[in-house]
Amino acid sequence: MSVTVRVPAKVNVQLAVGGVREDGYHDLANVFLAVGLYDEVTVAPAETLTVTCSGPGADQVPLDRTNLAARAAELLAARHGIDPAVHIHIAKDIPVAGGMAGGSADGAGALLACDALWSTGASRDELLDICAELGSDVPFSLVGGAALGTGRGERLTVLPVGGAFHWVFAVADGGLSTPAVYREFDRLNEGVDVPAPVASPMLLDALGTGDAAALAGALANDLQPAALSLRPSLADTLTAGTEAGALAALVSGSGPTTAFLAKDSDAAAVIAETLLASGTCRSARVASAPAQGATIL
Ligand SMILES: C[C@](O)(CO)[C@H](O)COP(=O)(O)OP(=O)(O)OC[C@H]1O[C@@H](n2ccc(N)nc2=O)[C@H](O)[C@@H]1O
Ligand SMILES: Nc1ncnc2c1ncn2[C@@H]1O[C@H](COP(=O)(O)OP(=O)(O)OP(=O)(O)O)[C@@H](O)[C@H]1O
Repeated sequence: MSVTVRVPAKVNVQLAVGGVREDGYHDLANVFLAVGLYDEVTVAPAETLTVTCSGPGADQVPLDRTNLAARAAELLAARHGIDPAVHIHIAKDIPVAGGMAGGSADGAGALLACDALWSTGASRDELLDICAELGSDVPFSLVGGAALGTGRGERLTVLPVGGAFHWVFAVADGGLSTPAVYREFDRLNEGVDVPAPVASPMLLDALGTGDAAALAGALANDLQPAALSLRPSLADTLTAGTEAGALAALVSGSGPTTAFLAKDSDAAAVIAETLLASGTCRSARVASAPAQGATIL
């Protein structure tokens, strides 16, 4: 018997970052949108807890107990007095260390899959609590769709989305470390009085009406200057996508993946092709949004 869960990647359509808190995290107004690029997590009973991974970038994914999928299984098992003896296989399609919450997706996926395998009867709130313990982005991977994340991004309010949005994601060579990007944000803002983060009403309205042009005008990522500072070549990718007709271009979360909003699926295909030909990225992926959260297949 095995259980497979499909989990989407995310793009942050607004990432407003406040000052650093006493616990080292930053207060956020984080508007998440789930996009149709997916990892699949399969769990099956085994002698001990083991993890395997296949797909692009699989060699960069840890297979020990630091893997978020393994941690999810252990946390759920500990709460319910279960032996976490499962084999977890991750079929990766979300860029690794790309700012698209790939590890978070695997954590949420393994949690939902183990919950089903073990029939724990855990409530949705308990699963969301475990997600928040695993990482700031993990609750959103479970929920999907669109949501505003406050606190360190883990406290979610579901947002209405009025239509489909077409995106292109340019995958960069090599990853960026999320803590390093937040540290660079702090360095760039040294001596600045960083305002409290607030969600943009215009952006929420654009999501709610499904208006791509309006959304393009409201996209904002406060981590973008930090990601560009650590990886200046990303500016060339942003320019290439904009010249190819994207309505807007931005760094996805902590990067280095860059995201391009297209007016429709045909425009997205042209942007992807042009980006790839530009030589400014390793690959270019088309995906539409919103995508469903973690789902048992
Ligand atoms: C950049 C984003 O992906 C945008 O959604 C997230 O804010 C990062 O979420 P995540 O990868 O789940 O991050 P976590 O595993 O919770 O934290 C990793 C590290 O990122 C930094 N971090 C994360 C979230 C936050 N609100 N403030 C932070 O400063 C901290 O250095 C933390 O030690
Ligand atoms: N299941 C997992 N898949 C990928 N990376 C993982 C996983 N579990 C732990 N990691 C570790 O997390 C690091 C970040 O990988 P991940 O793909 O989650 O980055 P990310 O997409 O930039 O995350 P985020 O957008 O949430 O900041 C990796 O370098 C790896 O060491």
